[in-house]
Formats: sequence, structure tokens, C-alpha cells
Amino acid sequence: MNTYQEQEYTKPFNIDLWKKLIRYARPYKRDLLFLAVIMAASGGIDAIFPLMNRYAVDNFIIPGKLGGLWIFALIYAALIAVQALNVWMLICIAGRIETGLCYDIRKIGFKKLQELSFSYFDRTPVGWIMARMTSDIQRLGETVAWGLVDLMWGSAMMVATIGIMLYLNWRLALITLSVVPVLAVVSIYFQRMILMAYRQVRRINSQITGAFNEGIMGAKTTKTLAREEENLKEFKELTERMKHSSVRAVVVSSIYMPIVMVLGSIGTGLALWFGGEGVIGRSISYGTLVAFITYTMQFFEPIRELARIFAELQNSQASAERVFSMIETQPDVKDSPEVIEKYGDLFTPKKENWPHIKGDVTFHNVSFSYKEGEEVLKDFNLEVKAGETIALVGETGAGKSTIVNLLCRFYEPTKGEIRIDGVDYRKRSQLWLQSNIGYVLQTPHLFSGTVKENIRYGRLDASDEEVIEAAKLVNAHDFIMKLEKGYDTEVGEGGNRLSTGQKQLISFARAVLANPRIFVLDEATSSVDTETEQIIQDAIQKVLRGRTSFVIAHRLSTIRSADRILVIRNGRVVEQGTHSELLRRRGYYYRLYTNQFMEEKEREIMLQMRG
Ligand SMILES: Nc1ncnc2c1ncn2[C@@H]1O[C@H](COP(=O)(O)OP(=O)(O)OP(=O)(O)O)[C@@H](O)[C@H]1O
Repeated sequence: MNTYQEQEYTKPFNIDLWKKLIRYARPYKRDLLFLAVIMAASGGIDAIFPLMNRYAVDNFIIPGKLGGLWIFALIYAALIAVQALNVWMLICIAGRIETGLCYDIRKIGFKKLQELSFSYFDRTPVGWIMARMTSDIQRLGETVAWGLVDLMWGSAMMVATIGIMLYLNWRLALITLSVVPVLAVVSIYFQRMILMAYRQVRRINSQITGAFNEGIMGAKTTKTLAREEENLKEFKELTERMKHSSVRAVVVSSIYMPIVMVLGSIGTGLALWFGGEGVIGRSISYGTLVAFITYTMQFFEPIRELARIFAELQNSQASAERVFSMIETQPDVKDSPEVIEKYGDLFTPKKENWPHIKGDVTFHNVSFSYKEGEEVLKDFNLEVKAGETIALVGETGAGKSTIVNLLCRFYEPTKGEIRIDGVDYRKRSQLWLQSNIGYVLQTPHLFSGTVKENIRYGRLDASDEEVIEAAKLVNAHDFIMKLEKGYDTEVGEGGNRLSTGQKQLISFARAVLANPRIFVLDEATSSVDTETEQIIQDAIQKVLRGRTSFVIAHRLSTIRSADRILVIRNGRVVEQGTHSELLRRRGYYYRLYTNQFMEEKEREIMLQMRG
């Protein structure tokens, strides 16, 4: 169950935020200006049509004369052509602004995601990030482009309508316009209600999407735990809530329109009544009466639009706050300005200044905590010579992964320092370090694409021959050749068309191709058959050769051949030495080893029996 608490954004209006958004919209200044002009013109022209009708009634219909009708028809047609042109331009320009702005902000967001540290991803759910990158950014683009369209059109039409009505007959205008304030208040109130109701629907909808996601991702686990019924119950509860909220949203929307129609009709009624009296008393022409009736009938449109925009702006403000909170997050691990100056940043490295790496690693009095007050490592010291293989062993939660995460600078020590070739790694760039470290995870991640592409991720300029060479070195070539299309076989999302052992071998080939000086391996614990075990073991030995290596070791053969074994317990090294030294000591390692040895033997026997 996701317990991530999203910050609530309730400020009615946040000027700083809009200023920021305007900064992002700056490249579209000309487009926006042009759009505003078009929409103002369009709103104005829409308000002119009833005036045209008035002219037709007073000059052609009532007197029964048709002279000059063709000029009138020509002007009418021209106005319609201008409106059609406006609509075409507005869709083009607003669409361009919307997509451009979304693209710009997404690009910045994606760049930021590349820079952010692991700690950010620890505390921020993937779903939250996805929602920021997709729907929230989309909403910002829409607000800037289409919000402006509606705002300009609505305002221009309102102002023009009121102006024309006052010009035609100010007394009648004031009488009929008396419904406008009521209409405005009702519209603002209902549009807010409607928006809140739909916001609730959307919130539940994102929970449902999350549940779908978990349902699909965890389909296997669900089956093995026979949790289908339970899952269905939880899902049903969510969809029930969704149904209630949706019905509520529809009910609120359904009340609004009749109220608006009644108010509009009162306006029309007032126009008819007082306008009709004026016509009888000959103080008002028939045409004016017709124009007034039309104006009162279309009053509510711009008012509704404006009320909706103001309500939506608040919603978009919440989106903007969330997006900017992500974009403005400072990574916990970042290079100092001096380091960036000398070695370049993540996206523009100055490789020519990068020092050559030998591979000596020192942990000097390193302490570390993920959460304040809960130290995982305390005064941890370790001296590793270039080319040494260090095996880290210990119970689950002992701190093995933490040590390698610190080495890779996914996190930084809270106290003490980590030195590479005798220099604190914070004095060099993150990219330099990570370009020189190869990390193969327990369940290595493969990207959708072919086997060849996945191996080439290690070094993008590697030739096909080099890719094959690397695969041969780690014994992956044979199984790859047996795949349907050899090196051009698609591995599927996350490499799910391959077995864990095959994924491991491909990731070893990738590591060999990158040829890092320091190598980190989180050995897989899953049991494979003896033959695969031998192939993997052989590959590991080849990958480790000549590099400073840290292996979170589960396989006895790796442990045995390591130069030094560190036995970790509660974030401290409790024993260290070679395998035989540690066995002789008959301490904690001896117990761990003999237990594991027994398990290993049992597994071997089981596998042999199955084979
Ligand atoms: N991202 C994290 N946020 C908070 N605490 C963490 C995080 N990762 C690990 N820990 C905690 O730090 C301690 C050490 O964890 P670590 O993953 O280093 O152990 P490990 O020896 O690698 O275990 P395993 O063999 O199960 O992978 C554990 O108590 C764990 O709960």
C-alpha cells in the first residue's frame, strides 16, 4: 500500500508561481500576443452578429426593402470568413504553444530526473513522478495556450456585448444586465464545485491506475499467494468510490445548466417586456429588440467560460506547484561548482581534464544514515589496493549494499570520506567516477531492444566485433547464437524474454565492454543449474580479473577465490581475511559459511535428483 503523503497545495493565488510559468512561456511571447489579438477580435466579432441582425430587421425586413441587401450579405459573409480564419489560426497557434511548452518543461523535468540522487527516488513513488511528467505538465501547457484563448475571447465578448447594449439603449441595457451579477456569482460558485468534484474523480482515477499497475506488475505474485479475491475486493472498493464521485460530479454539473438557463430566460424576459414596451411606444426599433433578445440569450456563454477558466487556473496552479517542486529539487549528491568548472557536469563533461584512474579505494571513518539518527555505517574503514577482489558477506540488512552504494556515490557519507586513488571522490565529478565503475545488479536490468543493443550500452561506440568479443569472453556467445535471431533478438521489456542467468551473462558482457577499473557485483542468489552456475562463475572470474572489485557474495566459489573477505554485521566489519584464514578462526564467518555450505550441498543434491 502506498503511504506517500502528497503535499496539499491550497494557496488561492501564488504570484511567484505564475511568474515562473511566464518565464517558461517567454519563447512563445510572439505567438501568445498574436493569439490574444486573434481571440479578442474573434470575441468582438461574435458580439457584432446580433447588431447585424438588428440592421437587417430595421432596414430590410420591417420596411420590406431589399436595396443594398447584397452589400449587407457581403459584409456578413466577410465576417464569417474572418471568424473561420480566426478559428484556424487559433487552433494552429494554441496547439503549437501547448505542445512546445509541454515539450520544454518535460525536457527540463527529464534532465532533472537524470540528475537527482537515489535518495529522491527512495522517497518519491514512481507513479507520482509519472503523473508530474505527463498529466501535470500537459495541464500547464493547456492552461497557458487554451486558457488564454478562452480568457481573451470571453472578456472581449463580454465587454463588446455590454458596450453595444449600452450604446443601443442604455436604460434597457441596465435593466437586462441586472441578471449578470447573479449569473456571475452562480457561475463562479458552480464552476468551482464542478472542478472540485472532477478533481476528486481524477484523484481516485489515479489510484485506480496505480492499482492496475500493481495488479499487472504483481500478477505472478498475486497468483502464487492466491490473493485474487482480496485484490478484487480492494479494487471494487476503489471503483465504488469512483462511481460515487463521478455521479456527484455529474449531479453538480446538471444543476448548473438549468439555473443558468433560468437566469438567462429572466434576462430575455426583461428584454422582451421592457423592450416590447419601447417598441410599442416607438422609442425602440424592432431590430434593437431582436438584438437585445439575442444578447441576453448568449450572455451566459462568456460568463461561464470566464468562471470556468478562473476555477481551472487554481487547478493548474496546483499542477504547476507540483511540477516546479520536482524541477527545483536539488539533488542530495551533486558536484561542487569548482568540480563542474574543471571536470564538466553530467551533460557536458570535460573528459580531457579527467584524471586517469588506477583503482585504489579507501573508506576513511565513513558513517552513513539513510534517515537522521539511524546510522547504518559507523566509522567504517577500508583500504583496497587496485586490482584486489573484496567479497562482502553478512546477513540480510547488514549494510553490504550500502557500502557499494556509497562507493558508487549514489549516496555520500554523512561523515568521513571515500578516496579513489587517495583523493576524496567529492573532489572529482560524479560522471568521472561512475564512468569508471561497472555495476552488475542481482537482477540486472535490460532495456527493451536487441541483445546487441543491450551489450552495446556498455560503450556506445563499440563495433559489432567488439560486442561479440565481449559476449564470447563471458561465455554468453553460445546461448545468444541459439536465440531465434542471435544478437538481433529482442529481449522484451526489462529483458523478460530471457532467463535470469542469461540476463546476468549479457550484463557481464556489457560490463566487460565498458572496461571499468572498479567493478561492483551483486551476485544473484537464485538457484541455477550446475552447468549455468559454472558458466556464470567462469564469467565472473573473467570480469573481475585485473579490476578492483567489490562482490556482494552469495556463491561459495566467489567467496573462496576473493583476495579478502569482509564479514559485515550491523554496518561494521566484524571479521576479515582470506577464506582459509577466516575458517581457521572458527568465528562468525565459519558459522555463516558452514550453514551456507550445507544449504548449497542440499541444493546441489536436489538439482541432481531433478536432473
Ligand atoms: N533506501 C533506504 N532507505 C532507508 N533505509 C535503507 C535503505 N536501504 C537500506 N536501508 C536500511 O539500511 C540497512 C542496511 O541495508 P543494506 O541494503 O545495505 O543491507 P544488505 O546487507 O545489503 O542486505 P541484503 O543482503 O538483504 O541486500 C538495513 O537496515 C536497511 O533497512
